[in-house]
Amino acid sequence: MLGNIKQLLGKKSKKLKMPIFLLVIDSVFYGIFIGVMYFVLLDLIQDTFSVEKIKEYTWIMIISFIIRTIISSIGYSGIQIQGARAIESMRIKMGDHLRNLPLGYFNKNSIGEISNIMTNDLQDFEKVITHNTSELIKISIISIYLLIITFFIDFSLGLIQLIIVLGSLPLMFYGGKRASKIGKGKKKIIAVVISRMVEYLNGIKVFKSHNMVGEKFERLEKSFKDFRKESIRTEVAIVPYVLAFQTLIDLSFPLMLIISTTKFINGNINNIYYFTFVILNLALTYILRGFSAQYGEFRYLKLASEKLIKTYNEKEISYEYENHQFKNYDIEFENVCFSYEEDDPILKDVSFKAKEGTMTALIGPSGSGKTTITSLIARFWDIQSGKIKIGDMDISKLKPDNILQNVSMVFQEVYLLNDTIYNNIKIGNQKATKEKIVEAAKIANCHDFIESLENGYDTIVGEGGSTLSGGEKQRISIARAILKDAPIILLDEATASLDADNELEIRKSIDKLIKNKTVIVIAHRLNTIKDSDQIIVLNEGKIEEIGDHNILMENKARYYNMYTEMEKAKLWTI
Ligand SMILES: Nc1ncnc2c1ncn2[C@@H]1O[C@H](COP(=O)(O)OP(=O)(O)OP(=O)(O)O)[C@@H](O)[C@H]1O
Repeated sequence: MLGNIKQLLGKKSKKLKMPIFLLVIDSVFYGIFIGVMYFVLLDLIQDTFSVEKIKEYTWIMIISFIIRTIISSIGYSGIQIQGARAIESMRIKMGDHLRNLPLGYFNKNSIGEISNIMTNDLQDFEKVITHNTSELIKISIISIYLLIITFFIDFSLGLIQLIIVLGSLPLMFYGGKRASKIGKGKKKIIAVVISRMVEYLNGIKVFKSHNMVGEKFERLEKSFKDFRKESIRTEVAIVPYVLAFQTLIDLSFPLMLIISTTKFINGNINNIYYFTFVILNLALTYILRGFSAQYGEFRYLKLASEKLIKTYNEKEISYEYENHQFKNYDIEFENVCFSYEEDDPILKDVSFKAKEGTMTALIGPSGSGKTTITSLIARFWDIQSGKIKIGDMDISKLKPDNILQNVSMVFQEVYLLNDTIYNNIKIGNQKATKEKIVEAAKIANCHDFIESLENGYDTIVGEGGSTLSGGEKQRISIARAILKDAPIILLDEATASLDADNELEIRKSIDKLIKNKTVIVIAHRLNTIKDSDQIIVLNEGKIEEIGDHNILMENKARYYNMYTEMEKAKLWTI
Protein backbone atom coordinates (compact mmCIF):
# COMPACT_ATOMS: atom_id res chain seq x y z
CA MET A 1 0.00 0.00 0.00
CA LEU A 2 2.82 2.39 0.83
CA GLY A 3 4.16 1.66 -2.67
CA ASN A 4 0.74 2.57 -4.14
CA ILE A 5 0.68 5.81 -2.15
CA LYS A 6 4.18 6.68 -3.36
CA GLN A 7 3.37 5.91 -6.98
CA LEU A 8 0.12 7.89 -6.96
CA LEU A 9 1.26 10.90 -4.96
CA GLY A 10 4.83 11.15 -6.23
CA LYS A 11 6.80 13.84 -4.38
CA LYS A 12 3.75 14.86 -2.35
CA SER A 13 3.96 11.55 -0.46
CA LYS A 14 7.12 12.89 1.25
CA LYS A 15 5.05 15.58 2.95
CA LEU A 16 3.04 12.86 4.70
CA LYS A 17 6.12 11.46 6.41
CA MET A 18 6.31 14.08 9.17
CA PRO A 19 2.66 13.85 10.32
CA ILE A 20 2.85 10.03 10.26
CA PHE A 21 6.07 10.19 12.27
CA LEU A 22 4.34 12.44 14.84
CA LEU A 23 1.48 9.96 15.13
CA VAL A 24 4.02 7.20 15.77
CA ILE A 25 5.65 9.31 18.48
CA ASP A 26 2.17 9.86 19.90
CA SER A 27 1.77 6.11 20.25
CA VAL A 28 5.11 5.89 22.04
CA PHE A 29 3.74 8.31 24.64
CA TYR A 30 1.06 5.75 25.34
CA GLY A 31 3.92 3.76 26.92
CA ILE A 32 4.48 6.52 29.49
CA PHE A 33 0.97 5.99 30.81
CA ILE A 34 1.65 2.24 31.20
CA GLY A 35 5.04 3.01 32.82
CA VAL A 36 3.42 5.25 35.43
CA MET A 37 0.82 2.57 36.19
CA TYR A 38 3.70 0.16 36.67
CA PHE A 39 5.43 2.42 39.22
CA VAL A 40 2.17 3.07 41.07
CA LEU A 41 1.70 -0.69 41.43
CA LEU A 42 5.30 -1.14 42.47
CA ASP A 43 4.89 1.41 45.25
CA LEU A 44 1.65 -0.17 46.38
CA ILE A 45 3.24 -3.60 46.57
CA GLN A 46 6.40 -2.36 48.25
CA ASP A 47 4.43 -0.07 50.51
CA THR A 48 6.51 2.91 49.40
CA PHE A 49 3.60 5.07 48.33
CA SER A 50 3.70 8.70 49.48
CA VAL A 51 2.01 12.04 48.76
CA GLU A 52 5.25 13.22 47.16
CA LYS A 53 5.20 10.30 44.76
CA ILE A 54 1.55 10.84 43.87
CA LYS A 55 2.43 14.43 42.99
CA GLU A 56 5.39 13.24 40.92
CA TYR A 57 3.28 10.70 39.01
CA THR A 58 0.49 13.20 38.52
CA TRP A 59 2.90 15.74 37.04
CA ILE A 60 4.47 13.14 34.75
CA MET A 61 0.99 12.15 33.55
CA ILE A 62 -0.15 15.77 33.05
CA ILE A 63 3.00 16.73 31.13
CA SER A 64 2.90 13.58 28.98
CA PHE A 65 -0.80 14.15 28.23
CA ILE A 66 -0.12 17.76 27.23
CA ILE A 67 2.81 16.73 25.00
CA ARG A 68 0.72 13.91 23.56
CA THR A 69 -2.18 16.25 22.82
CA ILE A 70 0.14 18.73 21.09
CA ILE A 71 1.92 16.03 19.07
CA SER A 72 -1.26 14.23 18.06
CA SER A 73 -3.10 17.41 17.12
CA ILE A 74 -0.16 18.52 14.95
CA GLY A 75 0.11 14.99 13.53
CA TYR A 76 -3.62 14.56 12.85
CA SER A 77 -4.18 18.02 11.41
CA GLY A 78 -0.94 17.65 9.42
CA ILE A 79 -2.07 14.41 7.88
CA GLN A 80 -5.51 15.87 7.09
CA ILE A 81 -4.03 18.99 5.48
CA GLN A 82 -1.23 17.23 3.62
CA GLY A 83 -3.60 14.41 2.61
CA ALA A 84 -6.18 16.85 1.25
CA ARG A 85 -3.46 18.78 -0.62
CA ALA A 86 -1.98 15.60 -2.06
CA ILE A 87 -5.43 14.44 -3.21
CA GLU A 88 -6.20 17.82 -4.73
CA SER A 89 -3.05 17.71 -6.85
CA MET A 90 -3.78 14.08 -7.69
CA ARG A 91 -7.28 15.02 -8.87
CA ILE A 92 -5.75 17.62 -11.19
CA LYS A 93 -3.11 15.11 -12.34
CA MET A 94 -5.79 12.48 -12.99
CA GLY A 95 -7.99 14.97 -14.87
CA ASP A 96 -5.02 15.88 -17.02
CA HIS A 97 -4.18 12.24 -17.54
CA LEU A 98 -7.74 11.43 -18.64
CA ARG A 99 -7.59 14.34 -21.08
CA ASN A 100 -4.48 12.85 -22.66
CA LEU A 101 -5.84 9.32 -23.01
CA PRO A 102 -6.93 8.08 -26.41
CA LEU A 103 -10.70 8.07 -26.87
CA GLY A 104 -10.56 4.26 -27.00
CA TYR A 105 -10.25 4.32 -23.20
CA PHE A 106 -13.64 6.07 -22.95
CA ASN A 107 -15.12 3.55 -25.36
CA LYS A 108 -14.05 0.70 -23.08
CA ASN A 109 -15.06 2.34 -19.78
CA SER A 110 -18.51 3.65 -19.01
CA ILE A 111 -19.14 7.19 -17.75
CA GLY A 112 -20.23 5.62 -14.46
CA GLU A 113 -16.92 3.79 -14.12
CA ILE A 114 -14.86 6.90 -14.90
CA SER A 115 -16.96 9.18 -12.65
CA ASN A 116 -16.62 6.58 -9.90
CA ILE A 117 -12.84 6.66 -10.21
CA MET A 118 -12.75 10.46 -10.17
CA THR A 119 -15.10 10.80 -7.18
CA ASN A 120 -15.55 7.78 -4.88
CA ASP A 121 -12.21 6.09 -5.53
CA LEU A 122 -10.29 9.30 -4.99
CA GLN A 123 -12.30 9.90 -1.82
CA ASP A 124 -11.59 6.36 -0.57
CA PHE A 125 -7.92 6.84 -1.32
CA GLU A 126 -7.98 10.08 0.67
CA LYS A 127 -9.50 8.16 3.59
CA VAL A 128 -6.72 5.56 3.37
CA ILE A 129 -4.10 8.28 3.61
CA THR A 130 -5.67 10.57 6.17
CA HIS A 131 -7.18 7.99 8.44
CA ASN A 132 -6.70 4.32 7.81
CA THR A 133 -2.97 3.91 7.14
CA SER A 134 -1.86 6.08 10.06
CA GLU A 135 -4.29 4.31 12.39
CA LEU A 136 -2.99 0.88 11.31
CA ILE A 137 0.63 1.97 11.69
CA LYS A 138 -0.19 3.28 15.17
CA ILE A 139 -1.97 0.10 16.30
CA SER A 140 0.83 -2.08 14.91
CA ILE A 141 3.55 -0.10 16.68
CA ILE A 142 1.79 -0.09 20.06
CA SER A 143 1.05 -3.84 19.77
CA ILE A 144 4.65 -4.74 18.85
CA TYR A 145 5.91 -2.48 21.60
CA LEU A 146 3.68 -4.13 24.25
CA LEU A 147 4.60 -7.62 23.02
CA ILE A 148 8.33 -6.87 23.28
CA ILE A 149 7.95 -5.63 26.87
CA THR A 150 6.04 -8.85 27.68
CA PHE A 151 9.07 -10.85 26.51
CA PHE A 152 11.28 -8.88 28.90
CA ILE A 153 8.91 -9.62 31.80
CA ASP A 154 8.80 -13.34 31.16
CA PHE A 155 9.98 -15.09 28.00
CA SER A 156 7.49 -17.97 28.13
CA LEU A 157 4.52 -15.63 28.78
CA GLY A 158 5.69 -13.45 25.89
CA LEU A 159 5.93 -16.49 23.65
CA ILE A 160 2.42 -17.75 24.49
CA GLN A 161 1.05 -14.24 23.97
CA LEU A 162 2.82 -13.99 20.60
CA ILE A 163 1.50 -17.39 19.49
CA ILE A 164 -2.07 -16.33 20.34
CA VAL A 165 -1.71 -13.08 18.41
CA LEU A 166 -0.07 -14.75 15.39
CA GLY A 167 -2.68 -17.55 15.51
CA SER A 168 -5.51 -14.98 15.35
CA LEU A 169 -4.01 -12.99 12.49
CA PRO A 170 -5.08 -15.40 9.68
CA LEU A 171 -8.71 -14.72 10.66
CA MET A 172 -8.11 -11.03 10.23
CA PHE A 173 -6.28 -11.47 6.93
CA TYR A 174 -8.99 -13.77 5.61
CA GLY A 175 -11.65 -11.24 6.64
CA GLY A 176 -9.68 -8.54 4.80
CA LYS A 177 -9.46 -10.75 1.72
CA ARG A 178 -13.25 -11.23 1.77
CA ALA A 179 -13.79 -7.48 2.20
CA SER A 180 -11.56 -6.92 -0.82
CA LYS A 181 -13.29 -9.58 -2.95
CA ILE A 182 -16.86 -8.52 -2.16
CA GLY A 183 -15.82 -4.85 -2.25
CA LYS A 184 -14.98 -5.26 -5.95
CA GLY A 185 -18.64 -6.19 -6.59
CA LYS A 186 -19.79 -3.16 -4.62
CA LYS A 187 -17.53 -0.88 -6.62
CA LYS A 188 -18.96 -2.26 -9.88
CA ILE A 189 -22.51 -1.60 -8.67
CA ILE A 190 -21.59 1.98 -7.71
CA ALA A 191 -20.37 2.51 -11.30
CA VAL A 192 -23.68 1.13 -12.62
CA VAL A 193 -25.68 3.43 -10.31
CA ILE A 194 -23.75 6.47 -11.55
CA SER A 195 -24.14 5.40 -15.20
CA ARG A 196 -27.90 4.93 -14.79
CA MET A 197 -28.19 8.24 -13.00
CA VAL A 198 -26.33 10.05 -15.81
CA GLU A 199 -28.44 8.21 -18.41
CA TYR A 200 -31.66 9.12 -16.57
CA LEU A 201 -30.81 12.80 -16.14
CA ASN A 202 -29.40 13.22 -19.64
CA GLY A 203 -32.33 11.51 -21.26
CA ILE A 204 -35.12 12.87 -19.09
CA LYS A 205 -36.53 15.02 -21.94
CA VAL A 206 -36.61 12.07 -24.35
CA PHE A 207 -38.03 9.70 -21.71
CA LYS A 208 -40.79 12.21 -20.90
CA SER A 209 -41.66 12.66 -24.55
CA HIS A 210 -41.95 8.88 -24.97
CA ASN A 211 -43.74 8.47 -21.67
CA MET A 212 -40.88 6.30 -20.43
CA VAL A 213 -39.97 8.17 -17.24
CA GLY A 214 -41.44 5.44 -15.03
CA GLU A 215 -39.78 2.64 -16.99
CA LYS A 216 -36.39 4.32 -16.89
CA PHE A 217 -36.79 5.18 -13.24
CA GLU A 218 -37.42 1.49 -12.55
CA ARG A 219 -34.00 0.77 -14.08
CA LEU A 220 -32.44 3.38 -11.85
CA GLU A 221 -34.39 2.15 -8.84
CA LYS A 222 -33.19 -1.40 -9.50
CA SER A 223 -29.59 -0.21 -9.44
CA PHE A 224 -30.28 1.55 -6.09
CA LYS A 225 -31.67 -1.73 -4.73
CA ASP A 226 -28.65 -3.68 -6.02
CA PHE A 227 -26.41 -1.11 -4.41
CA ARG A 228 -28.17 -1.48 -1.06
CA LYS A 229 -27.88 -5.29 -1.25
CA GLU A 230 -24.20 -5.15 -2.17
CA SER A 231 -23.45 -2.62 0.58
CA ILE A 232 -25.05 -4.88 3.20
CA ARG A 233 -23.24 -7.90 1.74
CA THR A 234 -19.89 -6.09 2.00
CA GLU A 235 -20.53 -5.02 5.59
CA VAL A 236 -21.87 -8.41 6.69
CA ALA A 237 -19.19 -10.43 4.90
CA ILE A 238 -16.45 -9.28 7.21
CA VAL A 239 -18.47 -9.40 10.48
CA PRO A 240 -17.88 -13.15 11.31
CA TYR A 241 -14.12 -12.71 10.87
CA VAL A 242 -13.98 -9.53 12.93
CA LEU A 243 -16.06 -11.15 15.69
CA ALA A 244 -14.04 -14.40 15.65
CA PHE A 245 -10.79 -12.43 15.80
CA GLN A 246 -12.06 -10.24 18.63
CA THR A 247 -13.39 -13.25 20.57
CA LEU A 248 -10.02 -15.01 20.30
CA ILE A 249 -8.22 -11.88 21.45
CA ASP A 250 -10.75 -11.37 24.29
CA LEU A 251 -10.36 -14.98 25.40
CA SER A 252 -6.61 -14.60 25.45
CA PHE A 253 -6.92 -12.30 28.47
CA PRO A 254 -8.47 -14.82 30.94
CA LEU A 255 -6.19 -17.51 29.51
CA MET A 256 -3.07 -15.43 30.07
CA LEU A 257 -4.41 -14.46 33.50
CA ILE A 258 -4.67 -18.14 34.50
CA ILE A 259 -1.20 -18.93 33.16
CA SER A 260 0.49 -15.89 34.74
CA THR A 261 -1.33 -16.38 38.09
CA THR A 262 -0.23 -20.03 38.18
CA LYS A 263 3.34 -18.88 37.52
CA PHE A 264 3.05 -16.28 40.26
CA ILE A 265 1.58 -18.77 42.81
CA ASN A 266 4.35 -21.24 41.96
CA GLY A 267 6.90 -18.48 42.54
CA ASN A 268 8.13 -18.41 38.92
CA ILE A 269 7.59 -14.63 38.61
CA ASN A 270 7.53 -12.01 41.31
CA ASN A 271 4.51 -9.90 42.21
CA ILE A 272 5.80 -6.79 40.37
CA TYR A 273 6.24 -8.59 37.07
CA TYR A 274 2.95 -10.38 37.57
CA PHE A 275 0.97 -7.15 37.99
CA THR A 276 2.83 -5.45 35.16
CA PHE A 277 2.11 -8.35 32.86
CA VAL A 278 -1.61 -8.26 33.71
CA ILE A 279 -1.79 -4.53 32.93
CA LEU A 280 0.13 -4.92 29.66
CA ASN A 281 -2.03 -7.84 28.62
CA LEU A 282 -5.20 -5.86 29.29
CA ALA A 283 -3.87 -2.96 27.19
CA LEU A 284 -2.80 -5.28 24.37
CA THR A 285 -6.20 -6.99 24.24
CA TYR A 286 -7.95 -3.63 24.06
CA ILE A 287 -5.73 -2.35 21.25
CA LEU A 288 -5.81 -5.50 19.14
CA ARG A 289 -9.63 -5.59 19.24
CA GLY A 290 -9.78 -2.54 16.96
CA PHE A 291 -7.22 -3.96 14.55
CA SER A 292 -9.46 -6.34 12.59
CA ALA A 293 -12.19 -3.81 11.73
CA GLN A 294 -9.56 -1.27 10.68
CA TYR A 295 -7.83 -3.88 8.55
CA GLY A 296 -11.07 -4.93 6.79
CA GLU A 297 -11.84 -1.32 5.98
CA PHE A 298 -8.25 -0.86 4.84
CA ARG A 299 -8.51 -3.77 2.37
CA TYR A 300 -11.74 -2.36 0.93
CA LEU A 301 -10.32 1.13 0.60
CA LYS A 302 -7.12 -0.27 -0.89
CA LEU A 303 -9.19 -1.36 -3.92
CA ALA A 304 -9.55 2.32 -4.76
CA SER A 305 -5.80 2.81 -4.93
CA GLU A 306 -5.46 -0.25 -7.19
CA LYS A 307 -8.07 1.16 -9.57
CA LEU A 308 -6.41 4.57 -9.52
CA ILE A 309 -3.04 3.02 -10.34
CA LYS A 310 -4.61 1.05 -13.20
CA THR A 311 -6.14 4.23 -14.62
CA TYR A 312 -2.93 6.11 -14.06
CA ASN A 313 -0.95 3.47 -15.94
CA GLU A 314 -3.21 3.70 -19.00
CA LYS A 315 -0.95 4.82 -21.81
CA GLU A 316 -1.39 8.44 -22.84
CA ILE A 317 -1.32 9.49 -26.46
CA SER A 318 2.35 9.68 -27.39
CA TYR A 319 3.92 12.58 -29.27
CA GLU A 320 7.28 14.04 -30.22
CA TYR A 321 6.44 17.71 -30.66
CA GLU A 322 4.41 19.89 -28.35
CA ASN A 323 4.58 23.17 -30.18
CA HIS A 324 5.03 22.52 -33.86
CA GLN A 325 4.49 25.44 -36.21
CA PHE A 326 2.74 24.23 -39.36
CA LYS A 327 4.22 25.43 -42.61
CA ASN A 328 0.79 25.34 -44.21
CA TYR A 329 -2.63 23.87 -43.49
CA ASP A 330 -2.98 21.26 -46.20
CA ILE A 331 -4.60 18.09 -44.85
CA GLU A 332 -3.51 14.81 -46.35
CA PHE A 333 -4.68 11.21 -45.80
CA GLU A 334 -2.25 8.57 -47.12
CA ASN A 335 -3.62 5.03 -47.28
CA VAL A 336 -5.35 5.41 -43.93
CA CYS A 337 -6.82 2.31 -42.33
CA PHE A 338 -8.69 2.65 -39.07
CA SER A 339 -10.92 0.64 -36.76
CA TYR A 340 -12.45 1.51 -33.39
CA GLU A 341 -12.56 -2.13 -32.31
CA GLU A 342 -10.18 -4.85 -33.40
CA ASP A 343 -11.16 -6.67 -36.60
CA ASP A 344 -13.87 -4.17 -37.51
CA PRO A 345 -12.31 -1.89 -40.15
CA ILE A 346 -14.13 1.43 -40.50
CA LEU A 347 -11.82 3.27 -42.91
CA LYS A 348 -10.14 1.20 -45.61
CA ASP A 349 -7.14 2.61 -47.42
CA VAL A 350 -8.43 6.19 -47.54
CA SER A 351 -6.24 8.71 -49.42
CA PHE A 352 -7.03 12.31 -50.31
CA LYS A 353 -5.54 15.78 -50.05
CA ALA A 354 -7.44 18.89 -48.94
CA LYS A 355 -5.39 21.93 -49.93
CA GLU A 356 -5.08 24.93 -47.64
CA GLY A 357 -7.91 27.40 -48.01
CA THR A 358 -10.16 24.96 -49.89
CA MET A 359 -13.38 23.23 -48.99
CA THR A 360 -13.72 19.44 -49.05
CA ALA A 361 -17.17 17.92 -48.60
CA LEU A 362 -17.68 14.39 -47.30
CA ILE A 363 -20.82 12.65 -48.42
CA GLY A 364 -22.05 9.11 -48.20
CA PRO A 365 -24.57 6.89 -46.46
CA SER A 366 -24.95 6.81 -42.69
CA GLY A 367 -22.09 4.87 -41.10
CA SER A 368 -19.79 5.26 -44.11
CA GLY A 369 -17.11 6.99 -41.97
CA LYS A 370 -17.59 10.74 -42.49
CA THR A 371 -17.48 11.72 -38.80
CA THR A 372 -14.63 9.28 -38.27
CA ILE A 373 -12.50 11.17 -40.82
CA THR A 374 -13.02 14.47 -38.97
CA SER A 375 -12.23 12.83 -35.60
CA LEU A 376 -8.99 11.46 -37.02
CA ILE A 377 -7.89 14.92 -38.23
CA ALA A 378 -8.29 16.17 -34.65
CA ARG A 379 -6.27 13.11 -33.50
CA PHE A 380 -9.07 11.92 -31.24
CA TRP A 381 -8.00 8.44 -32.28
CA ASP A 382 -4.80 7.01 -33.71
CA ILE A 383 -4.90 5.13 -36.97
CA GLN A 384 -3.69 1.56 -37.45
CA SER A 385 -1.84 2.17 -40.71
CA GLY A 386 -1.14 4.91 -43.23
CA LYS A 387 -0.48 8.56 -42.43
CA ILE A 388 -2.44 11.70 -41.75
CA LYS A 389 -0.51 14.90 -42.36
CA ILE A 390 -1.19 18.57 -41.72
CA GLY A 391 1.22 20.83 -43.57
CA ASP A 392 3.39 17.80 -44.39
CA MET A 393 3.77 16.90 -40.71
CA ASP A 394 2.60 13.45 -39.57
CA ILE A 395 0.05 14.29 -36.86
CA SER A 396 0.89 11.13 -34.89
CA LYS A 397 4.06 13.00 -33.86
CA LEU A 398 2.12 15.96 -32.49
CA LYS A 399 0.56 16.58 -29.11
CA PRO A 400 -3.24 16.62 -29.60
CA ASP A 401 -3.41 20.09 -27.99
CA ASN A 402 -0.98 21.33 -30.63
CA ILE A 403 -3.33 20.13 -33.37
CA LEU A 404 -6.50 21.34 -31.65
CA GLN A 405 -5.09 24.87 -31.31
CA ASN A 406 -5.33 25.00 -35.10
CA VAL A 407 -8.71 23.35 -35.51
CA SER A 408 -12.25 24.58 -34.89
CA MET A 409 -15.04 22.08 -34.79
CA VAL A 410 -18.65 23.00 -35.37
CA PHE A 411 -20.91 20.02 -34.93
CA GLN A 412 -24.65 19.64 -34.72
CA GLU A 413 -24.43 18.30 -31.17
CA VAL A 414 -23.38 21.48 -29.43
CA TYR A 415 -22.38 21.20 -25.80
CA LEU A 416 -22.49 24.43 -23.83
CA LEU A 417 -21.20 24.78 -20.29
CA ASN A 418 -23.54 25.65 -17.46
CA ASP A 419 -22.16 29.18 -17.49
CA THR A 420 -22.89 32.59 -19.03
CA ILE A 421 -23.22 32.98 -22.80
CA TYR A 422 -20.24 35.32 -22.59
CA ASN A 423 -18.00 32.65 -21.05
CA ASN A 424 -19.29 30.03 -23.45
CA ILE A 425 -18.16 32.12 -26.42
CA LYS A 426 -14.91 33.01 -24.67
CA ILE A 427 -13.91 29.34 -24.66
CA GLY A 428 -12.82 29.97 -28.25
CA ASN A 429 -10.10 32.32 -27.04
CA GLN A 430 -9.52 32.88 -23.35
CA LYS A 431 -7.55 36.05 -24.04
CA ALA A 432 -10.28 37.71 -26.10
CA THR A 433 -11.56 41.13 -25.05
CA LYS A 434 -15.26 41.90 -24.61
CA GLU A 435 -15.27 43.79 -27.92
CA LYS A 436 -13.89 40.75 -29.75
CA ILE A 437 -16.49 38.48 -28.14
CA VAL A 438 -19.35 40.76 -29.14
CA GLU A 439 -17.87 41.10 -32.63
CA ALA A 440 -17.72 37.29 -32.99
CA ALA A 441 -21.32 37.04 -31.80
CA LYS A 442 -22.35 39.64 -34.40
CA ILE A 443 -20.59 37.75 -37.21
CA ALA A 444 -22.27 34.53 -36.02
CA ASN A 445 -25.66 36.26 -36.13
CA CYS A 446 -26.38 35.64 -32.50
CA HIS A 447 -25.75 39.09 -31.00
CA ASP A 448 -29.37 40.23 -31.46
CA PHE A 449 -30.95 37.20 -29.82
CA ILE A 450 -28.42 37.39 -26.94
CA GLU A 451 -29.23 41.08 -26.38
CA SER A 452 -32.95 40.30 -26.36
CA LEU A 453 -32.46 38.04 -23.31
CA GLU A 454 -33.10 39.63 -19.92
CA ASN A 455 -29.49 39.23 -18.78
CA GLY A 456 -27.91 39.49 -22.24
CA TYR A 457 -24.41 38.01 -22.41
CA ASP A 458 -24.61 37.22 -18.67
CA THR A 459 -27.46 34.76 -19.17
CA ILE A 460 -26.66 31.36 -17.71
CA VAL A 461 -27.46 28.73 -20.33
CA GLY A 462 -28.07 25.69 -18.11
CA GLU A 463 -26.19 22.41 -18.32
CA GLY A 464 -25.37 21.54 -21.94
CA GLY A 465 -27.18 24.72 -22.99
CA SER A 466 -30.58 23.28 -22.05
CA THR A 467 -32.28 26.69 -21.90
CA LEU A 468 -31.52 27.52 -25.57
CA SER A 469 -32.91 26.26 -28.85
CA GLY A 470 -30.83 24.02 -31.13
CA GLY A 471 -30.24 26.85 -33.61
CA GLU A 472 -29.24 29.31 -30.86
CA LYS A 473 -26.79 26.83 -29.41
CA GLN A 474 -25.30 26.23 -32.81
CA ARG A 475 -24.84 29.92 -33.48
CA ILE A 476 -23.08 30.35 -30.14
CA SER A 477 -20.76 27.50 -31.07
CA ILE A 478 -20.07 29.24 -34.40
CA ALA A 479 -19.28 32.48 -32.52
CA ARG A 480 -16.85 30.45 -30.44
CA ALA A 481 -15.18 29.13 -33.59
CA ILE A 482 -15.05 32.60 -35.16
CA LEU A 483 -13.33 33.90 -32.02
CA LYS A 484 -10.84 31.05 -32.17
CA ASP A 485 -10.04 31.89 -35.80
CA ALA A 486 -8.35 28.52 -36.39
CA PRO A 487 -6.99 27.82 -39.89
CA ILE A 488 -8.75 24.43 -40.11
CA ILE A 489 -12.51 24.07 -39.77
CA LEU A 490 -14.24 20.73 -39.28
CA LEU A 491 -17.91 21.19 -39.88
CA ASP A 492 -20.97 19.01 -39.56
CA GLU A 493 -23.51 20.66 -41.78
CA ALA A 494 -26.88 21.54 -40.25
CA THR A 495 -29.61 19.03 -40.93
CA ALA A 496 -33.28 19.56 -41.64
CA SER A 497 -33.91 19.51 -37.88
CA LEU A 498 -33.55 23.31 -37.90
CA ASP A 499 -36.31 25.61 -39.11
CA ALA A 500 -35.75 27.58 -42.31
CA ASP A 501 -35.02 30.94 -40.56
CA ASN A 502 -32.54 29.41 -38.20
CA GLU A 503 -30.90 27.50 -41.00
CA LEU A 504 -30.47 30.60 -43.11
CA GLU A 505 -28.90 32.48 -40.19
CA ILE A 506 -26.54 29.59 -39.52
CA ARG A 507 -25.68 29.25 -43.19
CA LYS A 508 -24.73 32.94 -43.33
CA SER A 509 -22.57 32.77 -40.23
CA ILE A 510 -20.84 29.60 -41.41
CA ASP A 511 -20.01 31.28 -44.71
CA LYS A 512 -18.20 33.99 -42.73
CA LEU A 513 -16.47 31.42 -40.52
CA ILE A 514 -15.02 29.32 -43.30
CA LYS A 515 -13.66 32.10 -45.46
CA ASN A 516 -10.03 31.34 -46.48
CA LYS A 517 -9.84 28.30 -44.19
CA THR A 518 -9.12 24.63 -44.89
CA VAL A 519 -12.60 23.24 -44.45
CA ILE A 520 -13.77 19.64 -44.17
CA VAL A 521 -17.54 19.57 -44.17
CA ILE A 522 -19.78 16.59 -43.52
CA ALA A 523 -22.59 17.25 -45.94
CA HIS A 524 -26.14 16.06 -45.56
CA ARG A 525 -27.59 17.85 -48.56
CA LEU A 526 -25.93 18.08 -51.93
CA ASN A 527 -27.16 21.55 -52.92
CA THR A 528 -25.09 23.19 -50.16
CA ILE A 529 -21.80 21.65 -51.23
CA LYS A 530 -22.10 21.88 -54.99
CA ASP A 531 -19.46 24.61 -55.08
CA SER A 532 -16.95 22.77 -52.90
CA ASP A 533 -13.44 22.48 -54.31
CA GLN A 534 -13.59 18.75 -53.75
CA ILE A 535 -16.33 16.25 -52.97
CA ILE A 536 -15.50 12.84 -51.49
CA VAL A 537 -18.10 10.12 -51.82
CA LEU A 538 -17.63 7.52 -49.10
CA ASN A 539 -19.19 4.10 -48.94
CA GLU A 540 -18.47 1.49 -46.27
CA GLY A 541 -15.24 3.21 -45.27
CA LYS A 542 -13.85 3.48 -48.80
CA ILE A 543 -13.58 6.43 -51.15
CA GLU A 544 -15.86 5.63 -54.03
CA GLU A 545 -15.50 8.88 -55.92
CA ILE A 546 -13.50 12.05 -55.57
CA GLY A 547 -13.52 15.32 -57.55
CA ASP A 548 -15.50 18.53 -57.90
CA HIS A 549 -19.18 18.68 -58.82
CA ASN A 550 -18.55 18.76 -62.56
CA ILE A 551 -16.16 15.81 -62.54
CA LEU A 552 -18.49 13.72 -60.38
CA MET A 553 -21.44 14.54 -62.64
CA GLU A 554 -19.40 13.40 -65.63
CA ASN A 555 -18.57 10.15 -63.78
CA LYS A 556 -22.25 9.30 -63.85
CA ALA A 557 -21.85 7.12 -60.74
CA ARG A 558 -23.20 7.38 -57.16
CA TYR A 559 -22.89 11.18 -56.87
CA TYR A 560 -24.56 11.69 -60.24
CA ASN A 561 -27.43 9.44 -59.18
CA MET A 562 -27.83 11.16 -55.82
CA TYR A 563 -27.76 14.59 -57.42
CA THR A 564 -30.24 13.81 -60.18
CA GLU A 565 -32.55 12.18 -57.60
CA MET A 566 -32.38 15.38 -55.56
CA GLU A 567 -33.11 17.53 -58.57
CA LYS A 568 -36.11 15.37 -59.45
CA ALA A 569 -37.40 15.61 -55.89
CA LYS A 570 -37.15 19.41 -56.12
CA LEU A 571 -39.29 19.37 -59.25
CA TRP A 572 -41.87 17.25 -57.42
CA THR A 573 -42.05 19.82 -54.63
CA ILE A 574 -42.52 22.62 -57.17
N1 LIG B 1 -16.80 5.51 -30.79
C1 LIG B 1 -17.07 4.50 -31.62
N2 LIG B 1 -16.79 3.24 -31.22
C2 LIG B 1 -17.04 2.20 -32.04
N3 LIG B 1 -17.59 2.32 -33.26
C3 LIG B 1 -17.89 3.56 -33.70
C4 LIG B 1 -17.65 4.70 -32.90
N4 LIG B 1 -18.04 5.80 -33.59
C5 LIG B 1 -18.52 5.36 -34.76
N5 LIG B 1 -18.42 4.01 -34.84
C6 LIG B 1 -18.79 3.18 -35.99
O1 LIG B 1 -18.01 3.57 -37.11
C7 LIG B 1 -18.78 3.56 -38.28
C8 LIG B 1 -18.66 4.92 -38.99
O2 LIG B 1 -19.26 5.88 -38.16
P1 LIG B 1 -19.30 7.43 -38.52
O3 LIG B 1 -19.94 8.13 -37.39
O4 LIG B 1 -17.95 7.87 -38.94
O5 LIG B 1 -20.26 7.42 -39.78
P2 LIG B 1 -20.94 8.64 -40.52
O6 LIG B 1 -20.73 8.42 -41.97
O7 LIG B 1 -20.50 9.94 -39.95
O8 LIG B 1 -22.47 8.37 -40.16
P3 LIG B 1 -23.69 9.42 -39.95
O9 LIG B 1 -23.93 10.09 -41.26
O10 LIG B 1 -24.82 8.56 -39.57
O11 LIG B 1 -23.25 10.37 -38.87
C9 LIG B 1 -20.18 3.19 -37.89
O12 LIG B 1 -20.36 1.82 -38.17
C10 LIG B 1 -20.23 3.42 -36.40
O13 LIG B 1 -21.08 2.52 -35.77
